[in-house]
Amino acid sequence: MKKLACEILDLLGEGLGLKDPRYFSKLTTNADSDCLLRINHYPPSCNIHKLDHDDQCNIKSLVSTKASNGGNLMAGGRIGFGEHSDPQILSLLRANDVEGLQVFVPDHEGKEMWVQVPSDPSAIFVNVGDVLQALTNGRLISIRHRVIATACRPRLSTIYFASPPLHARISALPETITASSPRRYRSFTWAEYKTTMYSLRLSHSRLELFKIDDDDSDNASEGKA
Ligand SMILES: O=C(O)CCC(=O)C(=O)O
Ligand SMILES: [Fe+2]
Repeated sequence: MKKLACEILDLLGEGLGLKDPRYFSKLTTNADSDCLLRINHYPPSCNIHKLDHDDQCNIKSLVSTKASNGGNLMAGGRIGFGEHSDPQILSLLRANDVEGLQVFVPDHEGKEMWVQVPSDPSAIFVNVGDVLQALTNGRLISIRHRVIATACRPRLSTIYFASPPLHARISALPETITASSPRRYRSFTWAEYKTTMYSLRLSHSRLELFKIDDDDSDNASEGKA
């Protein structure tokens, strides 16, 4: 998983035209890096299957399209993992053949909706983390996702989180800052970000707290922040 994360990060670094295309992967291979492997188990949630066919269809369409009420929509399924963005650099997820993962994306009309990620035990789901969003000045976006358990079988997932060392300073790379896209976030250490994160609810858009006000962005783009 680590090797794959590095390969993906190096390709992203190359694609973004970084002077050092290995900048991201070096953060994760540093001896002090804070990488993490998480295993999630979601017990079966069969309530939906006790309903008749029409109700099941109604509920399934509700779960996959309705993004309101702060992500607490139960609709026969159980919130297995609340709405959040991953805080690290990159996440690589593998799961069994039980669905449940949903991502929050704009649809073709610009409205946002929850989209079900099809289950595929042979696939790896790659997610950009908040730190990569900050390092790329928002060029890469860390999307919100959640798990709603509606299946009669347990869902199992394993996620490798490629992370920087605690002391690493996270600051947008100069190649990602332009006159039309000035520095968006003040710099922070990964330790500082983790402390902030643990003081907030899982669903909090924590990176917003590090956003530079429009008034400050002129100074920031000149490196004074
Ligand atoms: O188990 C899943 O499918 C997603 C879990 C997740 O988003 C996480 O552990 O950060
Ligand atoms: Fe996640």
